[in-house]
Amino acid sequence: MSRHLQITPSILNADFAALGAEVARIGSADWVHVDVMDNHFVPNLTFGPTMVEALARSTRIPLDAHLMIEAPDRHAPAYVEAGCGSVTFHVEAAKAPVRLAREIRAKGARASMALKPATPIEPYEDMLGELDMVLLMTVEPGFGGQKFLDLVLPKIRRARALMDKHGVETWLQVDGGVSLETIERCAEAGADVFVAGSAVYSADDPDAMVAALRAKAASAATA
Ligand SMILES: O=C(CO)[C@@H](O)[C@H](O)COP(=O)(O)O
Ligand SMILES: [Fe+2]
Repeated sequence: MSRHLQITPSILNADFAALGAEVARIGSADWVHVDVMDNHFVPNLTFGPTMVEALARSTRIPLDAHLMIEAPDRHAPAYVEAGCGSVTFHVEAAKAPVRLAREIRAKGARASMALKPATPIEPYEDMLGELDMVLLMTVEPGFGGQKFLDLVLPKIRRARALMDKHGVETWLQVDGGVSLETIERCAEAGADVFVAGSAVYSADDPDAMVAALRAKAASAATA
């Protein structure tokens, strides 16, 4: 099955004092990945809906919010209202994931659910139809610049197989340590949406890196 591959740079390693300009450096990105951290679900703190709303106003690229927060049931809707086109909550934090996914969709965004590296996908097989995307973390959430965890590759394959079995259109995103070294492994395993933070923002030309990542993923997906 041919998949539409998308590159979503994370701004976590961009210059927070100049976010509008930083996003302008990745004009060919499909989405801008915004990592929201609350210092409770993960030991790091970034920004909230006010900042995200300002960023949404500054770019035509849609925002892909990744909420690493303790109470997504309460706070996720604010990120739809802030202008995000996709909102991802962590299943380890959500109290009622089906209700939350339905609420995000009803408010007009794509609903997505994230799993930490050690969280299995199988218990959520029956709710894949409620989700526009599943995010599989390929590092422990909290920080950019970590080493890709190869141990997640079998889960990417299993998630793709479940999606094919159920015939759902759910996208499969990988996040953490994705680079020119690792993106082919992810694409071969069945991922179709690739978050890359440090790989993009440590490059001299971030937009050229987006293109290079896209080309590598495409060649691996068709191999
Ligand atoms: O959600 C996270 C980290 O928790 C990610 O979005 C990373 O921030 C991506 O950065 P790299 O691992 O690509 O540097
Ligand atoms: Fe992320």
